[in-house]
Amino acid sequence: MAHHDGGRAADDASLTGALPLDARPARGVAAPDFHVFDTTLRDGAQREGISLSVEDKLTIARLLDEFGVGFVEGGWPGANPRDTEFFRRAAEDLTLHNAQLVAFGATRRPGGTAADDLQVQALLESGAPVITLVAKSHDRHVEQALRTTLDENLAMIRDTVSYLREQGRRVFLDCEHFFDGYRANPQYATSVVRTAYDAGAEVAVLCDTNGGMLPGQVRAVVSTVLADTGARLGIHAQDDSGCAVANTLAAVDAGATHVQCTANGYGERVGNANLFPVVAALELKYGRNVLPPGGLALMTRISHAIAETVGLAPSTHQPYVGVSAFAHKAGLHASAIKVDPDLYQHIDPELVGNTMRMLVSDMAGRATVELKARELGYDLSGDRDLLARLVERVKERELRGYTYESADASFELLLRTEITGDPLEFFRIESWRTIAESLGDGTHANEATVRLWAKGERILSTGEGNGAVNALDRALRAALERIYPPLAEIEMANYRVRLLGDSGGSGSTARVTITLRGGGSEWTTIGVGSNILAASWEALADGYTYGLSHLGVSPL
Ligand SMILES: CC(=O)SCCNC(=O)CCNC(=O)[C@H](O)C(C)(C)COP(=O)(O)OP(=O)(O)OC[C@H]1O[C@@H](n2cnc3c(N)ncnc32)[C@H](O)[C@@H]1OP(=O)(O)O
Ligand SMILES: CC(=O)C(=O)O
Repeated sequence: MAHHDGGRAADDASLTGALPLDARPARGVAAPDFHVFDTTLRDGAQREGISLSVEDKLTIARLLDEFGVGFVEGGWPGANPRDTEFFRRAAEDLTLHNAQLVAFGATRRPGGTAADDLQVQALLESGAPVITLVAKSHDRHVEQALRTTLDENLAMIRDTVSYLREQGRRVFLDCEHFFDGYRANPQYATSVVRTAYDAGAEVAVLCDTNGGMLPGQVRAVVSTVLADTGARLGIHAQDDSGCAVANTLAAVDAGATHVQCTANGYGERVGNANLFPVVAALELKYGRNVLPPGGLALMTRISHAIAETVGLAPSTHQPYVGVSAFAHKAGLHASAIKVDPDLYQHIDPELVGNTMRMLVSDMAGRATVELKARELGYDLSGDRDLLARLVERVKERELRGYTYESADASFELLLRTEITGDPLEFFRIESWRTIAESLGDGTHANEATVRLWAKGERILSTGEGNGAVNALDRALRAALERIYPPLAEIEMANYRVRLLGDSGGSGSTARVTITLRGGGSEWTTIGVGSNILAASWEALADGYTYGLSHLGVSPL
């Protein structure tokens, strides 16, 4: 793997002597390797709502390394105690097998020297073998934000890059606001790249810092700068125009060989180029081996694990890795997928560790139901009448408010009823009722009574709860647990209610979905009713029925 060779070369040299200047590819000659550079721990952490502990950062660094990126930018040592501590802990506890650890920081301050700049010293003290420096490349930013001259900015870049190189570090230069700067003053923006490259920076990374560029613009600028400087170029794209992934790939088309991305696209404002679609495109569509063997198949798990670590729910609709990325709802799609999944999928989901799913809804046809049944372990192929009946049942129930796409367990019960002609029954309900009482002191009491038949016995049970649904659940469980002891293993993982708004306001039809777990798995059921209690009862009854059958209990 090319970039891993580069990584090893630097590993050997690392703190004691990074790639010598003459070991870089000659100017104008295509670099032999390709860098996948991750900045989740630096730019990703700049997203509103993300606050990573040192432990979180170490966990994410290990996940990114397992995935196989070539570089993990860990943060800005010296900017805050947490990032400084991260690099200290990384030196002690972080063993990376594929990646090089990168420290991020700015060039020296105007008017000083790199050797005397505290912030530059903090970069060295981080111990990171690779350093990314951010530098201004837009003349207006130099004059207005940095409040210095254009020449002094070039001197800051030259001094800082060459000083860090002399200290044995590999150096990449992030040219901040490069594309806007290039539009305003192409000579100056290009001189930033030349200065950095001549001083020993390995890569000049062209940054679309404000994220407003479009792919055609990025492609044109990268091609021109590459031709004019012969420098090795990278791309860092923010996603403000929704084009960060496309802009990253456009830069690669134009000759960039270093891509800076973040896991799940986390980053400042709306985010950065998402690492996962960029890497998947490079591997699967460009045919470049940018990951170690096996890395791509870990992608879905790594994406979700990083989301969990940062405390955000994994995005269900994220390309390649979202749970909906290969979920098919339309009947016509399913009928073609039945013949060949490639007809409606751009890749085989298993290549990225994801799976195909069929969604049963009122947009389903016979093929959808047949494929869903197969997914659940039932072979209905050839039984056109049964499939047609099931489609009709689903459509009729969806019209009444049911939605089976996430309620696989209720769909399976419906399927079994259609196949056998009888519903699966562990109990038969005689009646249930709830009482909600306001106690006058601001507190409330909720009580439920359930009367049912199970194994020939009539059972009356009561339950109390913090709400009417909770009381009903407790009463039902109390009735069933004595007859079916394995039910004690089942617990509720999630309860969601939605009013469908059909009659406006609180009189609307209610839809309840319940997720239960037990015996090492989870299942979701649905109930629809004229009120929340009726809908909850149906979802609960389905949930315990499915659960008992899943735990191998025989009915009635
Ligand atoms: C485009 C990007 O996302 S780059 C990454 C940005 N990330 C961050 O800013 C997060 C971490 N930042 C921080 O913790 C703080 O801003 C620090 C520690 C870096 C600096 O804090 P402070 O010293 O209090 O300065 P402050 O944040 O107000 O301003 C930044 C200073 O850096 C200077 N600066 C900005 N870019 C550069 C550069 N490329 N090279 C040198 N100096 C720079 C600014 O001119 C300003 O200087 P001033 O103090 O003389 O006005
Ligand atoms: C460096 C960086 O994060 C940017 O220019 O957006």
